[in-house]
Amino acid sequence: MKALLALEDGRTFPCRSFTGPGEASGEVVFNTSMTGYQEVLTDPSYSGQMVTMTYPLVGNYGVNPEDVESARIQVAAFLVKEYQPFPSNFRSTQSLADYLKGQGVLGVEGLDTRALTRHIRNGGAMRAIISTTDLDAESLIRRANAIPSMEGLDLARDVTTETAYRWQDGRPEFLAAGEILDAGIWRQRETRPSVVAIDFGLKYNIARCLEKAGFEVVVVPAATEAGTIMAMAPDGLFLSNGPGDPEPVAYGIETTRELLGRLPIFGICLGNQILGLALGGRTYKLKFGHRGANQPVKNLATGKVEITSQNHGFAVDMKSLSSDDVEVTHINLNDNTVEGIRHRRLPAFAVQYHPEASPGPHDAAYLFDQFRAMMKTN
Ligand SMILES: NC(=O)CC[C@H](N)C(=O)O
Repeated sequence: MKALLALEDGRTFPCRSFTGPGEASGEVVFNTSMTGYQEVLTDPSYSGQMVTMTYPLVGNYGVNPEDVESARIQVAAFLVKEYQPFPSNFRSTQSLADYLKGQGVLGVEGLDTRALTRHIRNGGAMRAIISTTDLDAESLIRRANAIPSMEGLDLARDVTTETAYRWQDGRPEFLAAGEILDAGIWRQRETRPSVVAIDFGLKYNIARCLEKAGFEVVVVPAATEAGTIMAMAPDGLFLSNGPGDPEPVAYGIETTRELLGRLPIFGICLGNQILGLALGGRTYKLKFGHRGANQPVKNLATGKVEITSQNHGFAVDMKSLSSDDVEVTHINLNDNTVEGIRHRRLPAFAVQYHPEASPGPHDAAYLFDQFRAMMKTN
């Protein structure tokens, strides 16, 4: 079935739907991972975005019920060069087409993903619309220009959990209203340090990694206030990844500001940006962002280079932070942007990239142990 992608700057790309009729809109971004499409599809940080994979063949290993990063597909649409309709893998339980169709998400193939990626690299991430029903280029371009820009949008509010849950044995166990304040909320206090994770769009693998690193984890909605978190009396606070612009997440920034110095804090991606903002800094939008599983990052303390998984379109502006208080710990070797920060005196650090991988290399898994070590000395 014919489809047409139109970008806000007037460029169009013909393609074909492999999931039936549909229409979607959002910011179009590219991901350079060679595998891991199911993790990409279900990562809540992609909410509001249409994702294209630079790897040319997608779908060949199908999908399975385990490789999910949240309860549903989060991308607005999925754009590939060639869709492989006959998956072959011992873990596969479904084809990618059926998976997308089952959740009403448009997938297209036959798209010149190389040209699209080069276009975004030159012109920046863009608003776009894709349709099988409206194939009129002019109409689509006009409509693409009417989509709200990602800047200024608080999307964390849309993807955060409605109710708190305990992360145990690799799965969420939802709590009853008010249960987070029960005295017995921490069941393993004797053996495991307790962490409250604020869910701005948390990837499951972060919860899996925290559990594996020895923490007991309770995940709370994004708007949970500092007073509630202090009343839960955890040993530490985790700030999750999430979609959209960090600056409008004012409630999360305020909570973090209030808890700075009172609890050891670790943040990932949106969590890194929220920590930067809570420390008085600013964030800005990158031209086309970093998305993929092969981003080189230098750890400035050790001099070691990590190959990292990334998915972000915004970054912390170091010029906006006082170097007396905040230190850059990691930089991206492709463009020298900030990939990690820490407070010089208070127990708080964060990274812009994804140590939980999923998909991607595990070079940065040490950060979960670093969080644990920070709690011990605190
Ligand atoms: N993965 C994330 O947490 C992304 C953070 C933020 N939405 C950005 O695009 O920069």
